[in-house]
Amino acid sequence: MPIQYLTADAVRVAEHATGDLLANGTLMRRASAGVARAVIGELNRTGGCYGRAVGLVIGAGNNGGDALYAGAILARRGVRCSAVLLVPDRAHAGGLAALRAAGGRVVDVLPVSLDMVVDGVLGIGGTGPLRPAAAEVFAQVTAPIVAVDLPSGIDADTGVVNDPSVRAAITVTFGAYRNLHLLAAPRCGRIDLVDIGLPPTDTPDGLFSLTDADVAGLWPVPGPADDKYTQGVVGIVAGSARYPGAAILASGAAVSATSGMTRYVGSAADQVVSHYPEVVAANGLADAGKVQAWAVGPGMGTGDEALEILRTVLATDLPVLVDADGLTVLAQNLDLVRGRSAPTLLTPHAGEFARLAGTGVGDDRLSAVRALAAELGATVLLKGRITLVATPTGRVYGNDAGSSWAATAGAGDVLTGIAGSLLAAGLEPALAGACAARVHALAAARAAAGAPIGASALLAAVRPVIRDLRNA
Ligand SMILES: NC(=O)C1=CN([C@@H]2O[C@H](COP(=O)(O)OP(=O)(O)OC[C@H]3O[C@@H](n4cnc5c(N)ncnc54)[C@H](OP(=O)(O)O)[C@@H]3O)[C@@H](O)[C@H]2O)[C@@H](O)CC1
Ligand SMILES: [K+]
Repeated sequence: MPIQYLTADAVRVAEHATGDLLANGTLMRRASAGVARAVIGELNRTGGCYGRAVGLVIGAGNNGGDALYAGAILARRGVRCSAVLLVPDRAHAGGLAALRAAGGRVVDVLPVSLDMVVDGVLGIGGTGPLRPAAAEVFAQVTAPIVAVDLPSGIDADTGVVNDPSVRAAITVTFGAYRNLHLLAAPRCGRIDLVDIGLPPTDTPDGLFSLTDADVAGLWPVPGPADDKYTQGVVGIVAGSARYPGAAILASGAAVSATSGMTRYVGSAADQVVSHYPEVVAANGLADAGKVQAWAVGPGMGTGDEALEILRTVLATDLPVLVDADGLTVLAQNLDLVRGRSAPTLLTPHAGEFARLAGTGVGDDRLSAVRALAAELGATVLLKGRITLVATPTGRVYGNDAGSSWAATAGAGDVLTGIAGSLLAAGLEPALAGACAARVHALAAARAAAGAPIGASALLAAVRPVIRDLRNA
């Protein structure tokens, strides 16, 4: 099942649906127990709890309440807890009383030597960067930080990392992940999801990520009745005789990602076939033969010929993926895609996105990609460390690559080949994009294993990654 990420409003709705559990403080007690568990786990891993020193940074709302109750649990374990109250008259009264009763103390300045710090400044009620008082406290912190709900200063809904904001080693969240846990994953560290008894939320047009098991289950493999045609034939239009690399990488990726057949159309036909003899190549669309999806664009040029090819494939009722040069051409001819009813997947990086949208992506990548998908009536995959794939109705799949090894020339061509072959196999564009992004990211990390790679190495790791996912 895909993992769902909620907006702050959706979290509040779910909290309110628990009725008494919210009103009588049960939710907060469960939340704070989860925070304490994370801190205790770390302290035990590094020598035990008794006599260790933990700082609590407390804001004006319930996020601070969670941290104060967690501090009370820690203090009862023999942890020396010191709390800085950023807004003393608005600190959570019950939490503060509990901390004091357990032996925790309130201080003006955190002790210099601390084993851990709990960030209870802002949760889903926060907006904007840390205010100066909080920023001053965190500027002195060198110990690992456990963030309550989210690292303060990061926007819960958009994941925008304001400056200044907290960088957490561990983030403990409650009942459901929030958007930022995916969108700003690198700032959250390890994320612990604590069950506090929230009801499930169903927002089809929300933010999701696929699990590895989802990807494995969706990946097309030949069944007993399949032949080379029935699994979906993908047609790759890419590269040129002068610049054959994109053609070779995209075609090779399509060959690696699914069984069945890959066709290639373009002037690099000879080079593609010399690398991948199994590819059926033609020089022009007219001779291409039948396909179930087209993947068009990498290295194809941006001239009249490219426009004509794009016009022809987008006029079919087949699924079409457009990437790279294809997107540059498309940006001048958006009507080619606006009127399409067949599945369409556009895979821009930030620069190509700006050409399509007429304006830069900006900090709020989630809203930007949703808006472009809605405007064009096409699925849009925005590349990046966190790849976002938005449908026209606003459902978004995000994939955190976990590393940036895929930021290498030609890697996009490999993604095109993988996603194109999944489209041909019948996956809807958003799932084709999301599954391709996951395998692409895993292949980059596997190929790199700590050292730089080129796109050929990434491509070579695609099959082993698919095999591992399917065998897991
Ligand atoms: N409801 C429940 O029982 C449960 C809630 N839970 C927990 O509560 C958290 C949500 O609590 P919350 O709604 O009280 O808001 P919270 O995030 O603590 O912010 C507090 C105040 O800070 C202020 N502020 C805003 N921006 C600011 C900034 N940049 N710098 C400084 N201050 C800023 C702003 O007030 P302002 O100063 O603007 O008037 C705002 O009202 C949630 O994330 C989870 O941890 C869980 O325990 C589960 C049960
Ligand atoms: K926090």
